[in-house]
Amino acid sequence: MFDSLSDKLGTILGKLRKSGALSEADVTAAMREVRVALLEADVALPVVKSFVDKVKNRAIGQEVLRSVTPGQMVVKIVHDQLVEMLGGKLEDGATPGISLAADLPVPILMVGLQGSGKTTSTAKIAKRLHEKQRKKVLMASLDVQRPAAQEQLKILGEQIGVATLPIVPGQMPVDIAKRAMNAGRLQGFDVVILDTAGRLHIDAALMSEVQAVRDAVNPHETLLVADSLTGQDAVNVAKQFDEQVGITGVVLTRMDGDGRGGAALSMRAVTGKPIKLAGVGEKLDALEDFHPDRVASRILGMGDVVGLVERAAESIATEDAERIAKKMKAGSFDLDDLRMQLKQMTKLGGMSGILGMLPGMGKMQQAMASANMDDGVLRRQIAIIESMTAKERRKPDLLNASRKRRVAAGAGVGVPDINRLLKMHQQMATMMKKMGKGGGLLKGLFGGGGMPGGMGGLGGFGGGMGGGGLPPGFDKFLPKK
Ligand SMILES: Nc1nc2c(ncn2[C@@H]2O[C@H](COP(=O)(O)OP(=O)(O)OP(=O)(O)O)[C@@H](O)[C@H]2O)c(=O)[nH]1
Repeated sequence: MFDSLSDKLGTILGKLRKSGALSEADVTAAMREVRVALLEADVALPVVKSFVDKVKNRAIGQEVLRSVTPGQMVVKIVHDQLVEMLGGKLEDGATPGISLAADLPVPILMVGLQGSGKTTSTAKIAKRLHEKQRKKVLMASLDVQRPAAQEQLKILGEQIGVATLPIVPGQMPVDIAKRAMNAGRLQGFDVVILDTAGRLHIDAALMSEVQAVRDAVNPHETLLVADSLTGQDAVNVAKQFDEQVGITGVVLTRMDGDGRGGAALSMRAVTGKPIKLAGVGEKLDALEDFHPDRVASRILGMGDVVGLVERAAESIATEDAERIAKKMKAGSFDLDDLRMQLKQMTKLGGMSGILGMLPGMGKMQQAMASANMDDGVLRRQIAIIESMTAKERRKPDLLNASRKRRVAAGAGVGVPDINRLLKMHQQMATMMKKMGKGGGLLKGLFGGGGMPGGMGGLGGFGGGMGGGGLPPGFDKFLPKK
């Protein structure tokens, strides 16, 4: 899914990130390339235009120019705009997929062209409602065009243990639909899924048949099933069905084979209707909820910058940040403070967690792995500090040779590890004192106090890492070879 687009965006945004500062011309040039990449992925032209304009407008302006790492901001803006294009962030508590918030039995109408995967998707949805949500589901095929269609659904029903409406030869679609709803009511079903007949093309007969069924059962969800491999055709089909029947959402099938992703990327913007589910294979459990934000992260494939920002915002308490800021100004940054900061780093997923989420940090991660710098190092540093007395943590000078040996034994490390930690602490304390007045890297990194959403801080971190290795002081985390 989205393979080539993902590669191209990776290269384009990778170049942006490398330059220390970004000018308007840099952003414009990059956006020209993004535009080509999206068009090549078969995204509809108006959607591409609007995407590029929105990114440019947001990227060129104070938001980026003031940021420590403009490239990273651009990645975030592109990501957010991709989420928007794919359907927007779900509201808190909202779940993607099908809504069942209606009187029982809830009627769901499946519509679409022949061969789009309608019958398979009907069975996939039924299976999921039955198995995961413990719903009593009845499926009915309204397809009287293709002789084997009703039989096909019956066989699928038997495979997944879901009831199908008994076949009455010669009955017309609207009557089958009414019979299904009656059976649903009388037999206590929670959901009735109606699988309509497909046609090769949209025609008046198809539309009026679907409209008649719609009027007879008043479906809670009308899901258009569309084949993502047909690209913009899938989007046009969705548009027409929406105009003529009114759809509540789209099930996009064959996403497993769609390397370009144009249908998925244009669907929401062109039709205004959400992609609710994605078919990702022929098997009856190959159905996924469509999360715009997850899909956007997958497309960018450069690590979850947004996730990093969100997790940072969650795990770093503002009071701690303010307390640290005060201590920095006073120059009294002790080992307890260091321990707190190390802990915050482990909460963020440790060094490798942070690096893994920062785009372009793969190489740094490899370097650290080869230098034995893993998350365990952070934990060992914490263990060392925790083996000291409270007094020693406040005044590390109290640690004489014999105390160092005991602390080392307590933490399961060697005395050289203790010395390295103390040296690092000393250097950090000195550095913080210098930076204390104006804030700066570490204040931003750990606190984010005063910086919106911690963005400036993390940007600072990314910048430090990207531009010439670890931020000052952090190289001391690395064990000597
Ligand atoms: N790879 C893949 N194949 C799929 C997916 N969804 C459906 N198919 C396959 O597509 C073919 C057609 O699916 P059907 O469900 O029969 O299509 P339909 O829209 O019901 O067709 P009609 O009943 O003729 O209107 C079948 O071979 C399915 O296994 C999917 O998400 N991925």
